[in-house]
Amino acid sequence: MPAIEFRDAAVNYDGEQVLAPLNVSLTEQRIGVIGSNGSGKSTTVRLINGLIEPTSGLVLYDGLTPEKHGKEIRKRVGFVFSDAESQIVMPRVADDVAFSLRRFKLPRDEVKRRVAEVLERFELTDRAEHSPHTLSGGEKQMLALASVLVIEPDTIIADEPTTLLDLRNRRRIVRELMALDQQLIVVTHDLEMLCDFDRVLVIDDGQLVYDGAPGEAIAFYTDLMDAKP
Ligand SMILES: Nc1ncnc2c1ncn2[C@@H]1O[C@H](COP(=O)(O)OP(=O)(O)OP(=O)(O)O)[C@@H](O)[C@H]1O
Repeated sequence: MPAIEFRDAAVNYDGEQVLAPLNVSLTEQRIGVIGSNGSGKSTTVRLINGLIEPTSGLVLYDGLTPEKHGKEIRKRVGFVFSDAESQIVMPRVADDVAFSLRRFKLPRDEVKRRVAEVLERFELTDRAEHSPHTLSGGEKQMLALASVLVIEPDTIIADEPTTLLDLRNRRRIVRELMALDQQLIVVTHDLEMLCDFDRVLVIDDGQLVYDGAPGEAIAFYTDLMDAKP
């Protein structure tokens, strides 16, 4: 698995610390990030592919920094947001998926093959010519995942991928995520999803307060929340 290293990586906004210097090395396949609203989870994972730059310290993806090797990292790290609607860029489903591949400069046949394959996998083939905006919420999230997986990334980061989904679609997304061979980093409030993960980080008020197996991490987080007024 790729090695993601935070070396004293901290984030401040307007002088206010949102992420305290974080030192952690992530090499496991499935890593969860949990914590209350506004605790700094999204900030933490966005540092990995350079969506946010650290105010101080470093974040390395397999030895590469987003500042110097942003292009390469973004080819290897796919990012799925909870609001799939916001990831739609093209007027047709197939073109939306193909759009992710534009930076790879692949032959047209290869693009067609990869797009068809991923649409089939996510049962979107019969929607290929439709506008992405006409898809259901569950289908939109599948499209978002398809658009990320088509680049064949080594790491997939998903920020609250199940938040807007009903039970059936939530299960579908969880099943798809758990079936991935790649490294997976998930920010979530859906604690149940994490039971088979390798490692879970608990972030509270911009600090890493627990780092361990899912059972213990969830128990720590639950106790922490119970202890708050
Ligand atoms: N661009 C920004 N400018 C100023 N403050 C910001 C910015 N982005 C995030 N913050 C603040 O940083 C803190 C951490 O935000 P972050 O999105 O990382 O939290 P989170 O744990 O992912 O929350 P949630 O579970 O609600 O998504 C919050 O207080 C947020 O308001």
